[in-house]
Amino acid sequence: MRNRPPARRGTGKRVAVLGAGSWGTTFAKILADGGADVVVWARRPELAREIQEGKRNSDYLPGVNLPMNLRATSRLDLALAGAEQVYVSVPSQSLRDNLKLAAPHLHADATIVSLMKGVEKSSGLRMSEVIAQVLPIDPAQIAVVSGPNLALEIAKEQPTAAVVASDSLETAQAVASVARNRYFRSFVNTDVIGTEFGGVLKNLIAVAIGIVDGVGYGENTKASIITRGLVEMTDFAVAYGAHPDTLAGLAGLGDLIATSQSPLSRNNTAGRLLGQGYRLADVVKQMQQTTEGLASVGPVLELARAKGVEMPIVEQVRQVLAGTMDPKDIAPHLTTDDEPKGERTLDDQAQGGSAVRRALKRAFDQLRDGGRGARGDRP
Ligand SMILES: NC(=O)C1=CN([C@@H]2O[C@H](COP(=O)(O)OP(=O)(O)OC[C@H]3O[C@@H](n4cnc5c(N)ncnc54)[C@H](O)[C@@H]3O)[C@@H](O)[C@H]2O)C=CC1
Ligand SMILES: O=C(CO)COP(=O)(O)O
Repeated sequence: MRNRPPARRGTGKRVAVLGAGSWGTTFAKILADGGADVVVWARRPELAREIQEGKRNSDYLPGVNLPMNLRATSRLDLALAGAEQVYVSVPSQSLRDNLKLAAPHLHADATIVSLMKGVEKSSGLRMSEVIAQVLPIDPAQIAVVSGPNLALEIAKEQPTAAVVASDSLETAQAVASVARNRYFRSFVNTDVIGTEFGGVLKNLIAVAIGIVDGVGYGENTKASIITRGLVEMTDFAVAYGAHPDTLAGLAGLGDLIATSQSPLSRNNTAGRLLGQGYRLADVVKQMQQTTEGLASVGPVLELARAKGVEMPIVEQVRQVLAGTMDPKDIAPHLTTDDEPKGERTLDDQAQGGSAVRRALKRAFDQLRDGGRGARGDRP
């Protein structure tokens, strides 16, 4: 008699995915291939029909066959009926309205998982904060997923990894055990702020990389922007309570590398068009899919100002978007710097650097106090 293979932990769990764009559909495939019982909600009935009947999403994932066990509907009530975990992947600016529509159909104990990488323009809130504001649920029922996750590569089953973060390690583990399969590996941590901001901030640096690429600058410029961009991302996120290790992990550096170097990235592509001389309005018209970085620049700079964090690269992206800086003038440092500065944050600290010093002090304080319970990328 043959032994049956051990049952996999995520097998059979009823989950829903809201949003059938490139990431929502790809994540639904990840979950279905991991053994979950998945229903994806598409706003447009014709898209729901194509996924349900043809097992295709030809606009967003051309050439990809979706799993036979993946179901789709344009009815929110049907998608959410009995769902224990609800993964949300709509454009960030539409999250609040979509949550209000979903609220009456959500199970009270359901875990809500944000797959999005933007901030709400009107409030500056992260997606998990919008979820906490709109839905009457315990913070332990909220999780976020982020990492180097270009949808089309994953839809073709090229291996990658991501981080699942929640205030509750148990929730993060429950989500990670469902959101995994042979080509997708989920790590867990409790640093929701760092994990979420990593995804938001790398988009802005990827726009900067696209801009210099479009101008025709080479690898030195791009490497300088990636490296200094990571410092900006870390300073910003730590100022808001993130653990610095998170920004050095998959949700920070990992995603920054993937997004900055891939032509599949919409943020990188939008930047490249700007660098080639297209105006923002024309770029927005050309981008068929969600380009979160363009909407995040304003709110991120406001949040940075509120904490006294310097973000010279993001500020230059704002100026290029506004048409007040020629893309070829973008540089991996502030052109207005009078004094040479230390490169490393520790040097800055020794020299009395302000925002960076405060960011580091906060990080050290967190570490000394045992952290915020944040853990590095760990399976
Ligand atoms: N595409 C990717 O590789 C990845 C995307 N993400 C994030 O996932 C989120 C969604 O992005 P994508 O799926 O790539 O975008 P997308 O542009 O491919 O799809 C967005 C979907 O939302 C629908 N939609 C548009 N407005 C809507 C509204 N008001 N209400 C409901 N649905 C609406 C669109 O019809 C489309 O089906 C973004 O925050 C993005 O940063 C995260 C990781 C990877
Ligand atoms: O978040 C992503 C990869 O991790 C997708 O990046 P874009 O939104 O720039 O396509």
